[in-house]
Amino acid sequence: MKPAANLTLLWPELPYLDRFAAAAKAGFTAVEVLFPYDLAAKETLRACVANGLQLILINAPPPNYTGGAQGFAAVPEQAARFRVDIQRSFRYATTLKVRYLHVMAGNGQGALARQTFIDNLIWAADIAPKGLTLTVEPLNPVAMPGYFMNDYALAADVLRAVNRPNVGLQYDSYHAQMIDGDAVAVFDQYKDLIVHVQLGDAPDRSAPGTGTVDFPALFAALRRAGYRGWVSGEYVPGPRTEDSLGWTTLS
Ligand SMILES: O=C(O)C(=O)[C@H](O)CO
Ligand SMILES: [Mg+2]
Repeated sequence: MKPAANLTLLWPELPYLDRFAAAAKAGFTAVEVLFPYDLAAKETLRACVANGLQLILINAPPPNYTGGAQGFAAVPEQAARFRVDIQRSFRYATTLKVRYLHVMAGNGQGALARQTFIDNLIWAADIAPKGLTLTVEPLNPVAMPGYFMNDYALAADVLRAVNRPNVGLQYDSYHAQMIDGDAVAVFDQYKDLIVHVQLGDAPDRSAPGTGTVDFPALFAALRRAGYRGWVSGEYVPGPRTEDSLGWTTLS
């Protein structure tokens, strides 16, 4: 297992570009940034290269969702916009040599939202740059009220319908615990679909070990499954991010 740091959440006290050096100093070789679109891609690339870091994941489509839309891949009225904006994400992903692109569904429910999400994912998967895997991540309804992709069974259903080798499941222990009450059981049930793992505790998305998720059992499940991918800390770290990194030694 390979630890990574989500720089949208970790080191919140530092300006964005300074977080890369902090992550490298803490021993990370890989990082995630949810929405890098406020800056030209080459600025983020420069920060990665200068600190010997690989950027493994970004979200799509732009713009930055802070205070705005939480994606729109499942929103029928936005289908045309999705097809334009996802290509901007692809350009960022290519420049930044990103491995995973989380395609955010946006708000909605029902059969039309499901079909729109599936159609958009198929369309995007078929034109995605080589080496890039698109991901679908269930986000819990307490954190994201009204968000379409809010359940692992729904994610499995969508992935079955999409049926593309470059589209997979993004598992997040915080969301899994909030959605199903047992993050370890969720991992075990959906492990064959999971291509990327993020860690946070529940119910407050705090650092691993400060809430209700059984992390020793989760790491045992990851090992049992032979999971070889990245395990990324995506949580609200508390006063000092460096004090929240004990989980990296579990992996
Ligand atoms: O909220 C999360 O857990 C995520 O990973 C998403 O990418 C939200 O941006
Ligand atoms: Mg997540």
